Amino acid sequence: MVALTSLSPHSPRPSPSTANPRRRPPPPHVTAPPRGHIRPTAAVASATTNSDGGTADDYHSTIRSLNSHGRHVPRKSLGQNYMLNTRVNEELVAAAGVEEGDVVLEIGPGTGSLTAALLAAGATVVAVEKDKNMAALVKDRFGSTHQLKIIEEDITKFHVHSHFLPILEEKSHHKKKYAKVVSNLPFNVSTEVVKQILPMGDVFSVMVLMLQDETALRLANAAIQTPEYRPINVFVNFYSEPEYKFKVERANFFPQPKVDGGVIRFKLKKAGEYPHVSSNKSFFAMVNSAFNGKRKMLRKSLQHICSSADIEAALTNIGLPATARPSDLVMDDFVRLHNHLPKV
Ligand SMILES: C[S@@+](CC[C@H](N)C(=O)[O-])C[C@H]1O[C@@H](n2cnc3c(N)ncnc32)[C@H](O)[C@@H]1O
Repeated sequence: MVALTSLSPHSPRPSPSTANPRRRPPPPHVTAPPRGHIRPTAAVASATTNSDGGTADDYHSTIRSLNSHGRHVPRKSLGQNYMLNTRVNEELVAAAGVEEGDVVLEIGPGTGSLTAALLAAGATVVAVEKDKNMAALVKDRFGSTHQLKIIEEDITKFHVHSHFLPILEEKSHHKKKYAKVVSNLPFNVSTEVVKQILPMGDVFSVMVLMLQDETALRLANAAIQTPEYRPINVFVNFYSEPEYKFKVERANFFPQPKVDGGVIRFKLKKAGEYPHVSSNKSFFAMVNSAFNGKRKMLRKSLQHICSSADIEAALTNIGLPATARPSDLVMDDFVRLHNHLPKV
């Protein structure tokens, strides 16, 4: 784990010639990030550069843009904690390996700070934003550029195949190309988004998310035989290779949340790389049933699928004790168990 102390938002005090005495100073935990990191493309240059020639995603510019067109008080219910540190956004873009010509799905562009970094890297961005005020704000910020499409929609209701695929196909000139997902995600939809996107290895190659640090660590690193180990870990490892990237201190967000952020990268598997099971549906039904009685032995919790004797035999066949519990099994063990049970 790399603590992003180097990405904490520390910057030199403004020189007297550039300091504006009427500006409210940032609170002690939120100082502006070092300037001059983003090299925007022409299309976004005016939108990402403030009047001092610095990058436009610090405390002041975030407040200014939230105040523009009437005050948009950050909504807790939508997880509206905006990123103040351009360098963190650049690290997210780098973690996804975004380069010129990529097509990126961004979930929740908010004030457009991560959007700016993605556009600066040369990506075409499809940004899905639920809050109509923020969708309008980000449209205003970037104006009309072919590099950006903003869709006002709830990501959990967003139909990737009908709304996103046509754009991907057009941008990749109808050749097979995989898109990427990069998002500072509203924390309350993180599990749903992971479940929605990871099985889409035919569309996306990589997904980089800023989550609650604890969630990012749990999804990437939960070890068997710990309370953190859940069915979602089996799901994540079935469809992807997860990697915890770095921690982002809470002081980098406005308003400051009660927890730190953590960045996770999922390399999505293609369908041919999924572990072989007769049916994904029955496999995950078995995993979920197994964890319903987390402390129960599998020979008891899976009895609705087949007899205890069959379960014991299958466990023994795959080299596990007949008394195994769900938290003893890594993803591959569940696959082998599923393939050895007679009636699955
Ligand atoms: C944590 S903020 C991140 C904003 C911006 N990307 C940034 O880094 O500052 C989350 C954003 O997601 C939006 N959002 C919340 N729930 C959403 C949903 N279900 N679908 C799409 N966007 C959503 C919020 O309105 C907000 O703009």
